Amino acid sequence: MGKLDIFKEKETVDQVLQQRSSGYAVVCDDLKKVYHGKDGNPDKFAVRGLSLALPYGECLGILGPNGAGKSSFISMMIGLTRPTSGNAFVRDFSIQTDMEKIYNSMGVCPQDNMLWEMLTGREHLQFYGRLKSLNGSALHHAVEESLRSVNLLHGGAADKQVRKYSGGMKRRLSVAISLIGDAKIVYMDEPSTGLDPASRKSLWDAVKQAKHDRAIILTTHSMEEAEILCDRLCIMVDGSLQCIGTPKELIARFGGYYVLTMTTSPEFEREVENLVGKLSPNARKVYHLSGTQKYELPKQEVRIADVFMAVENFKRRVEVQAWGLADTTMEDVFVKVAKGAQSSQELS
Ligand SMILES: Nc1ncnc2c1ncn2[C@@H]1O[C@H](COP(=O)(O)OP(=O)(O)OP(=O)(O)O)[C@@H](O)[C@H]1O
Repeated sequence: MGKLDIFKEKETVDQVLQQRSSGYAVVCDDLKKVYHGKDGNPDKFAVRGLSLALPYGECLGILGPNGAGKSSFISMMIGLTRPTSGNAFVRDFSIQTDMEKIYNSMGVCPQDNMLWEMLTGREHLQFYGRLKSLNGSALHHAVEESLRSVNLLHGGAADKQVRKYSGGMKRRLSVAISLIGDAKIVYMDEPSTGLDPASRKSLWDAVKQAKHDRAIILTTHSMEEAEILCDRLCIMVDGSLQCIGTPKELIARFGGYYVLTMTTSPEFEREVENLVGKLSPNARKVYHLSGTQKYELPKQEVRIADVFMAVENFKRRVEVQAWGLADTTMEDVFVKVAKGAQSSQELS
């Protein structure tokens, strides 16, 4: 399924690697991670040859079902685990040999907050700011700016011990830590997990503002977050990249269909099937569940106006409790790519 964009990305990587100074923030070259099986268990191929090139100013989103290898990839990039083979270059420094030169320009927001319960938010940022060689007024300014950007200045939140923080406040502090000290490459593992809508929105604003002069790699299970924050997205399944491109490109490539959903009482399911069959001979039923059916209608087969007219006529004969016609969403693309990859793996 549409691996072409992956090959193009590999071509870019090969070209970039031929230059002494790539100008790219991150270049991954066939990066692999295998966890060796213990007690007779087979080896686990968590990342199977990942190649990509990430310029400054770009936020790349990595999507994938649970266990796809997203965290394993990030663990290698931040020096927590070593790649089994392949390499990656961060600002032209190799993660295999020059990790200590990378740490200074790197920020990380891990999946689980790594905070000290007894320190305040401000103390955390001061600590990490100093680690990034900030001091004096530069440190003071960076800490205040960080606290403001993630909304932790209100109501004395910055000076409360972290043990008194809500889950959302801890998450926002973790993101602020990842950005402090002008980190040029920032990794965020599911940054907005567990945040309420208002906190999520303010966190997204902070990330959007931060991405102008840095490269950000973030993993997420939220398609909304992916579309709002990321310039490009890739979908990873079972350790392999399945596709990479802007959200628009991915929707155009994998989403050449409208999604028709209709709810009637279950005895009319057949009638709905006939209606859809007449509208679009190559329509595909995605699911049906006690009277609710969902179909994909290839865009080249249908005109929206015809669908509306046909449904209006249909409603004269059959009671339709609800119906809708929608364009493909990123979520549809994700489900399609992930399912497609999983079933082709099962076949092979
Ligand atoms: N230390 C480890 N030892 C053995 N297997 C591991 C280890 N860490 C991860 N795995 C396995 O590698 C695969 C990829 O895991 P990983 O945590 O990278 O996926 P993920 O995409 O981040 O998942 P999630 O979305 O649930 O966080 C999984 O099958 C996982 O069980």
